[in-house]
Amino acid sequence: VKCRPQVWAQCWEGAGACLCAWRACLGLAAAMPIMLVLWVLVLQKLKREMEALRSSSRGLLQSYREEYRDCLSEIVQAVQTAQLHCEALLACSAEAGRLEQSLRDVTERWQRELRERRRLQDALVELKGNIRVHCRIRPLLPFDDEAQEPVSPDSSVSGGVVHAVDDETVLVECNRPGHALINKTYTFERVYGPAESQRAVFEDVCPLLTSFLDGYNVCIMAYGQTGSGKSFTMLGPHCQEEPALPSEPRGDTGIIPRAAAELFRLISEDPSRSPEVGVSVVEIYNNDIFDLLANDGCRAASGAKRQVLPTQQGKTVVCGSVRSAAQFLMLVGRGLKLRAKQPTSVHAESSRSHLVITVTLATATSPPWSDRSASAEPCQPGPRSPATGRRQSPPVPLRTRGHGLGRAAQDRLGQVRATLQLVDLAGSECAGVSGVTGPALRETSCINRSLAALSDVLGALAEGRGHIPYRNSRLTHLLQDALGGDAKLQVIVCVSPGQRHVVETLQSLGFGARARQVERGHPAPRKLR
Ligand SMILES: Nc1ncnc2c1ncn2[C@@H]1O[C@H](COP(=O)(O)OP(=O)(O)OP(=O)(O)O)[C@@H](O)[C@H]1O
Repeated sequence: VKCRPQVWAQCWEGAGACLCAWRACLGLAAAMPIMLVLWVLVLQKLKREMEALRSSSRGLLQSYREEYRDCLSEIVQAVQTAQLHCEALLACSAEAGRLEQSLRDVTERWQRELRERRRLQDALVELKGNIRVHCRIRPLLPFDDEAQEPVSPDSSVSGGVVHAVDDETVLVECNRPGHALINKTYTFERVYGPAESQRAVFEDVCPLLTSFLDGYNVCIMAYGQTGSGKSFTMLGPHCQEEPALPSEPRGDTGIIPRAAAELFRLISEDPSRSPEVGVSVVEIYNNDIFDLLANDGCRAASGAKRQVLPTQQGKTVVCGSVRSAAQFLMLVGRGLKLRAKQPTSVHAESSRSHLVITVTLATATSPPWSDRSASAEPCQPGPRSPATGRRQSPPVPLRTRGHGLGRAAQDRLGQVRATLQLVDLAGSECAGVSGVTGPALRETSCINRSLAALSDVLGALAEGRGHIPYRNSRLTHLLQDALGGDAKLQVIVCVSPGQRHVVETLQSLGFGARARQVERGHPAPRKLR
């Protein structure tokens, strides 16, 4: 009873709360259908979306299946093509094998032919004799005085007193007032008239290069009086410049540039040999030997040449290693710039020294004719050139053989060396006629003495004397192996057709005739030919 008002208040609150709950229940009951409707609507929407998704995934699946089928058919096609290609490849490789075999057969046949050609060429050279003398008559030129009406170089008639009667005969016919009548003929292996081209001259010399590559030592020299065309024959016109390769427009290049081109062409034909080619250029001036390639960097610029003096190893000269005809000619051109020249009564650009270009061929592998198998030990590199920074070939002794053998000698390294000497002799001249004095007279008398020594050596060889005076001059000493050994020696006697040179012409032709009389032993037969 005491707490009655509070109880009533609490009951009242409870009743309020129940009312509120009742009201909420009523609200909920009223909202339930709406919620149900909404729930149904949501469910329907979800169902529709799921349907749409299902149908789209079915489409996607379908398209993936189609793509997969396409890919599969493409793969099958690719595999089939690859199979076809494989078959074609197999057919190709079989064809390549057949071609390779036939290439091997052809190469073998070609090498056999090459060996046979070399054998025939050597036989031909040997048949022609180890010393061959050709004679070349140059055309009359303005400086001959007699050429009032200059004779065309294309004319077969020399217009002077020297005539090529045929391919082998020269006729000298001269009737000068107050002199005995001259009517002499000389026979040589080949006579070139004034119209004959440089090419014709080279073609007869060319087989010697094959012999050289086969390992024979070869010497080609031009002999004749001043102005008779020796330098023209050996080097070509403008012979003081670097000689041009024959492929260049000028067709009148001489033997040396043509030989350089031919030599490297022949070397490239047989890459299995790959010999090392060295070039040295020396001149004999006033009976002293000068190395025209000596190059110590500072002196080369001023164009100094070095006298070749005896050293502990003997006389040595610089031997430049070359890999192409162009490099070869560059070295020759460098040497030519230093060669002694002096105007003479005959022409303005007279060479006053004997030029000797020596080409050395060294091969590490034994060529077919070699008796001993050579070792493959490489050549020791030479010193570095201060001018070019490149390695030079080691200096080589001036006389590269010294055995009197016609074929190359094997050195201590097992290398086989053959040498080709290309010699442009200084012109013989009659001092009285040319009216020279002073140093020029000394030059002339040195030239004449060395040429006389050359003639003496040939005379002694022709007569088969026991003592051959090689040491009478530097020239004969240097050329000893070419003259007395069994190197293949080719002498080209150059003559001027002019009447005023008839005495020297007769002397040159006499020299050629004497050279022809020299008989030397044939090279020993080769073992492995
Ligand atoms: N066959 C030729 N055809 C045309 N010109 C030539 C012929 N031979 C020589 N000559 C010319 O004659 C001149 C003298 O020739 P070259 O210099 O070759 O004579 P050389 O015998 O070498 O004389 P040297 O001994 O004095 O040096 C040169 O101008 C050269 O071009």
